[in-house]
Amino acid sequence: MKTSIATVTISGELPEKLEAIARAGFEGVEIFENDFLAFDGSPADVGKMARDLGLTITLFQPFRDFEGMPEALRGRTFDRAERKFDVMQELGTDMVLVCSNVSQAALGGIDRAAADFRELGERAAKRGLKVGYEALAWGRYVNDHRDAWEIVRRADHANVGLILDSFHSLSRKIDINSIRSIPKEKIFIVQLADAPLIDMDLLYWSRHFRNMPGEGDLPVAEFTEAVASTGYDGFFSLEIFNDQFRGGSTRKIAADGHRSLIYLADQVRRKVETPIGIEMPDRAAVTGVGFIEFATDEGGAVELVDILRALGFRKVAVHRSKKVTLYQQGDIRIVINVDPLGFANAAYAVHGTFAYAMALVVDDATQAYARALALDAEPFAEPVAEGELQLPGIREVGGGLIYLIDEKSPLGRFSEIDFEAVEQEGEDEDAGLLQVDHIAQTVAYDEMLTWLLFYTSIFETRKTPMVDIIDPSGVVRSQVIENQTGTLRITMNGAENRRTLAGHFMAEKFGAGIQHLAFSTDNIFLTAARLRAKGFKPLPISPNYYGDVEARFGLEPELTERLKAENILYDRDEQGEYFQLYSGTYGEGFFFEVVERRAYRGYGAQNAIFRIAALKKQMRPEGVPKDAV
Ligand SMILES: O=C(O)c1ccc(O)c(O)c1
Ligand SMILES: [Mg+2]
Repeated sequence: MKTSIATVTISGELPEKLEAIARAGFEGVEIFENDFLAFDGSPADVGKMARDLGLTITLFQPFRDFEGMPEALRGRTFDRAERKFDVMQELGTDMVLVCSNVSQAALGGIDRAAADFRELGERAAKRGLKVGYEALAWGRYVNDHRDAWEIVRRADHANVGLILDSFHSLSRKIDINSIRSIPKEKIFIVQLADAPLIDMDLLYWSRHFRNMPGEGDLPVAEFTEAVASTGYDGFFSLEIFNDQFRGGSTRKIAADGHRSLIYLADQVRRKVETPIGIEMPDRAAVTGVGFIEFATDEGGAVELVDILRALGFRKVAVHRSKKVTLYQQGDIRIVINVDPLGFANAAYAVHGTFAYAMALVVDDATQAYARALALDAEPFAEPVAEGELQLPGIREVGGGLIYLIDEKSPLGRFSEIDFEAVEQEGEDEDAGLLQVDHIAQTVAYDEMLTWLLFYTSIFETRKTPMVDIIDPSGVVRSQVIENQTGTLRITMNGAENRRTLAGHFMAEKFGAGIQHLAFSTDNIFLTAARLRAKGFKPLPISPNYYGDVEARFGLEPELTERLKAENILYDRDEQGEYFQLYSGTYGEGFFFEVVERRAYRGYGAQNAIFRIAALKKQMRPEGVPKDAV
């Protein structure tokens, strides 16, 4: 797939935008007129800048309100076009995007529009230029690519072609199969954008809420497949108008755009004959969480180990060459890294005690790693001692690490190969914790789409709809990324303001990261009793909560009493029941959760407001817990 992106998609000034676009790996760029007008250099300067970065200027846009103007205005419209042609020639691009007329003055009429385009095509041809016509979803007469195509067909000029834009076609639910019969040489360029399904005015939706393919809810892959079925092999160009992207990190948004196109091409590649996209392994199937690793120092480790022991974990092994210890319970492995050398220590120096890495168990680690790299993930590796394993690793969006391990290679035996088992210190019962149920990551609200694209493009996962969670100091947006089998569940909480629990965590930790870990049990009451015996202090839940829960779900009073006695939260969905028990906060707001699912599929979003209120009550203004676990 030949990749391009419109300058309007990202923030910054033109030189910064072009640099980020080239760095992200795009081959082409659409120059948006406003970006050029706001820039002090000449069109030739812009052209040179782009070429020096190895970028082709795929087109110049937009040229508005052209076709079907009444006679009195028609001449001036062509004069305007000639002026644009001058700029284009200086820029060094051969295509202009003409979007369908929205002017009150415009006359309808398909033959008149075709005649205008034929003349424009003649003028363009004299200068070696081309004209592409795009139907805006809110065009006055032309708002459907099928009508735009008919006009282009009747204009019947080699220098006049069609521009398709997935947003305009998909937002109006136009049958995309209509694209399949358009001759490929008449499709001059294809613009791509996705968007979340929101019921609102088309123009407002388009100008503020578009996002990268795969980040929204529109069938962009089906659209692209229809385009590819024509044999089209030109540029696919992202054109995303999004308020968040306009204010976001220039480089990160450009990188997301490139990743989104690679992922899209990979989805389409499998369904069409024309080669599109690069060969890469399938999305990686995750079968479990191999371990979660904390970076800390000796002092921090003492506190962390106290909590782990109160949760029923045991020290099972020590690393052969590093100051790293492995704790385990059931199938849950927690690694504590206090090694003074290496990435963990650097992460600790910035973030404090921090769950900075995790290992995901995949079907095939080599393939998963290859896919991640094909999708622009940044590889991570540190030197290892002889005989020890080099776990394939990638950096995640916040800078933390994801290791990829599997059962089919020695990687799955990391805890024997890299670690030495320790003598068990007595026969203490564990607390019945079985598995990592979910990993809750706190991220900046405006980076949620970046995380979403990262996980869903590399791993076989899906997203669930975003929900709003009310914090006493603001709103936190929550979205789940999970797989079908429930062996990978990540909840992402996006904080907009630093006074929320999530926002405080982000601010104090200097960035995104894992804020809580939820472990599963198959008997929450037994686990609660064992935890109590180990000195674990649950997060106290307001007694008022239990009256409401009893009434809402029609619970037996005895059950309500048991829940209340153990500070267990309750929820129910169509499938089943959910029980949640929380620890207090640790450090800047990190905590643990224990859950029992009885066929329940959700995450207790209804309870989050009470849990957040209770956690915040525990934290002193400066964020230190009053009562550590
Ligand atoms: O919102 C607009 O006006 C606009 C302009 C040019 C485009 O290519 C487009 O898709 C939308
Ligand atoms: Mg467009």
